[in-house]
Amino acid sequence: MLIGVPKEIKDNEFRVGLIPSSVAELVHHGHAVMVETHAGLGAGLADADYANAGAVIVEGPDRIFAEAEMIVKVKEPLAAERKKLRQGQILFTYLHLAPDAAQTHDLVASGAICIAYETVTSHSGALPLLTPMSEVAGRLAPQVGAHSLEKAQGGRGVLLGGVPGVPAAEVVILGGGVSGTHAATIAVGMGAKVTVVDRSAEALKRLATQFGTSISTVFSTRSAIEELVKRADLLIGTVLVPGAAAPKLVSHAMVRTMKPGAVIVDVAIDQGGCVETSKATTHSDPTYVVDGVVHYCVANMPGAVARTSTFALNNVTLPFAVALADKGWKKALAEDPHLRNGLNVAEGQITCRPVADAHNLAYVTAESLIGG
Ligand SMILES: NC(=O)C1=CN([C@@H]2O[C@H](COP(=O)(O)OP(=O)(O)OC[C@H]3O[C@@H](n4cnc5c(N)ncnc54)[C@H](O)[C@@H]3O)[C@@H](O)[C@H]2O)C=CC1
Ligand SMILES: CC(=O)C(=O)O
Ligand SMILES: [Mg+2]
Repeated sequence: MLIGVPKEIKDNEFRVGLIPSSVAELVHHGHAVMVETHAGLGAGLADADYANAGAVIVEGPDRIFAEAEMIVKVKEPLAAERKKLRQGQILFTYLHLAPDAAQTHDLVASGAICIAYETVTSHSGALPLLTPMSEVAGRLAPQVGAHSLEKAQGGRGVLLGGVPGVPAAEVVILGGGVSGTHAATIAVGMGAKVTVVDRSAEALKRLATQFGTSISTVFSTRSAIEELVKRADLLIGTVLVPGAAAPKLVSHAMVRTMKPGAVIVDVAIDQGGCVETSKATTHSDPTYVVDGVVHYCVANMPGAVARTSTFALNNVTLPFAVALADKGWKKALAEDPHLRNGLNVAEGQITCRPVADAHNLAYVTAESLIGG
């Protein structure tokens, strides 16, 4: 198979779909790989590293989209990239379609085979291709939150860990899954007073076992969230209903009750965000203020630590990329129900129910398209 790796074009996105060792693995399997000039430069990966791994380096994205049978990316295709997708071409990347009607319509119209990293599953029910980036974003959240709490950034001038004689900041984390757990690890390490909210009794039990008395765990109800939001210096949103738009757990009215200069880091923004006042921002302009509350809603947080993130992402995506290249999408998906769960759009049809429901569009099973 001919595989193409374009350079990411989203604002300050320095990750890249394949690292040179992944290219070498695909070449070893008999495939050809085209990589756009400077695609890996932001992650410290030079064109020469790719050439040594067996890739053909190509100027610009056009030839890659025109010729490759499978495009391997990191972020969802932007409008300019979507125009270049072709009928039957495989697109393997993050998509986050539920909150993104324009992208959903364009992918349906393209006729491409669109497999989303974030809905591929594992035997344990986890989301193995989302996990490493949720770990990264979770660990970044207290870091960017602490920075945003600084006075010069519009924050209330509170140090996360406090100092002897002055209390630590209150950090409230909505969602105690992968991202929430990693956010708690760093916030506790920085000395904050941490509360994690989840609706899953299992998640709360796991958090209590992991953190003991160094955090509080709270079952997710509207009234509990109302109380915690009022108290929070830093509110971190990490809830997820796989494939679906994030539930709006924090209303605009609740945001109005927050302390002036408090900070919201809505990690769940790539699924639309779990705070009513959240709207996606970029690394170049990451924050805005609503009712005195600083909002940080960057939808590609891991792009800030592109090298760590690119390697972590390739560790989990490579086996699936190899399976797709070796077998073709129909056979690879027929043989692996977990990869099949990644299929969101194919041949003009939506094959992910939460995405179809979010946009009031028709849903067909992946099985009906692959003949499984
Ligand atoms: N902004 C960014 O750059 C990035 C964003 N993300 C996003 O972060 C979000 C979280 O991802 P993960 O931690 O991997 O998900 P996860 O599935 O591990 O955890 C989500 C948690 O939310 C909980 N939850 C769902 N509904 C809830 C409710 N109503 N009340 C309380 N808890 C609720 C679930 O029980 C689960 O424990 C996703 O939207 C993901 O796409 C991930 C990486 C980067
Ligand atoms: C998961 C995601 O959206 C990201 O890593 O950018
Ligand atoms: Mg701003």
